[in-house]
Amino acid sequence: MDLHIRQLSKRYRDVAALDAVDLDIASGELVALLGPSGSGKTTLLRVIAGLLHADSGQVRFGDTDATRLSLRERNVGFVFQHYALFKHMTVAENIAFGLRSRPRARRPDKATIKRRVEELLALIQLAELGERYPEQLSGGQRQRVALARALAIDPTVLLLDEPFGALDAKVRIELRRWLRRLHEQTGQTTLFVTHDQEEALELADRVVVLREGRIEQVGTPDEIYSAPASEYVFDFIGRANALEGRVEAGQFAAHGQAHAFASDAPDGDARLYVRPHDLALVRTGEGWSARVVAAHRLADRITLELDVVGQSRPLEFDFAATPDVETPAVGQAIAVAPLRYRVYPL
Ligand SMILES: Nc1ncnc2c1ncn2[C@@H]1O[C@H](COP(=O)(O)OP(=O)(O)OP(=O)(O)O)[C@@H](O)[C@H]1O
Repeated sequence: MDLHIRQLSKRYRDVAALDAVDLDIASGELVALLGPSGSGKTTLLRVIAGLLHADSGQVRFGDTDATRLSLRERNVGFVFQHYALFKHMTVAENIAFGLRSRPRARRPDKATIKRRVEELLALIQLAELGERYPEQLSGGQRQRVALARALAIDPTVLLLDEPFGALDAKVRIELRRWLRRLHEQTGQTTLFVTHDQEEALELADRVVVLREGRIEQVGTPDEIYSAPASEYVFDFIGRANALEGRVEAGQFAAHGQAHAFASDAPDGDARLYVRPHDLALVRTGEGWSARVVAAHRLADRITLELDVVGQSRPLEFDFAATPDVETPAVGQAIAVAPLRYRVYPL
């Protein structure tokens, strides 16, 4: 079902956890809410779930105003990082829980529930494990069961709050790919909270970047990554270097550097943002003069830390270590130029 959020605000004493948030999610979309700790992700998810009431604003599911509906009436499915399964119930009983605990008039009969549980066990690829207890499962398997339990009730929307946050890095990556495939099978409208930009970019159809209770940018992963709307988003999405300088007549010149680069930012003080892998070695005079202060070679990448003339912060430069490339020596003077970059006025 489609989801519409209008002017949602929520304050905790002096903190605006949500500040007039507007967001529309189409039916079947998988949307990631991305932001640092304290940006309001969990608050937004809880307000949508009906676990928390906003001070003002509206939540709509399709044409239904859900703002005053209870959690149960909203019929949402959710999975939290530590949303423990019921320990004393088997996997199958856990999945059946939401259906079994419905009021009699809306409760499916036993055979229907059994069929639904079997379908869901197959969907989460744990068909053989229905009779196990949660403690007999790995962390990743438990979160898959939690997801099946959330899906059992055919929720209006599926709300996931860092569902893989407590798992180790390798399992997390496996599970997010699995979740993407599962989403393609179920077509369930899903809102996914994460503070991990890689997870958001890999998994989501669209990414919502939050900052201090406000939406900083909404876009496809590609738009967010290649056309960040602000310094904040650039900095938050992937590694970033910032160079201080000035724009004059369509040219950005970093402080202390002779060579300038084209920019459509207005004249005045500005910052140029460039990712470490979007830099290239160039001939002296065709880029920024710099000195190598540290060099590391890891697998097939070389990472240099550069001291750039006129800049207070070191620049990180990362490139492929092909056999014909020698790792530059510490102390060596080099010149680098940005291949892809963005300039933001100060
Ligand atoms: N019960 C509460 N009482 C007071 N302040 C709260 C409460 N819950 C959240 N906040 C504040 O509201 C803001 C948003 O919190 P929220 O938990 O939504 O952020 P988040 O982006 O989900 O962070 P995290 O990634 O750490 O979970 C924060 O400044 C937080 O300190």
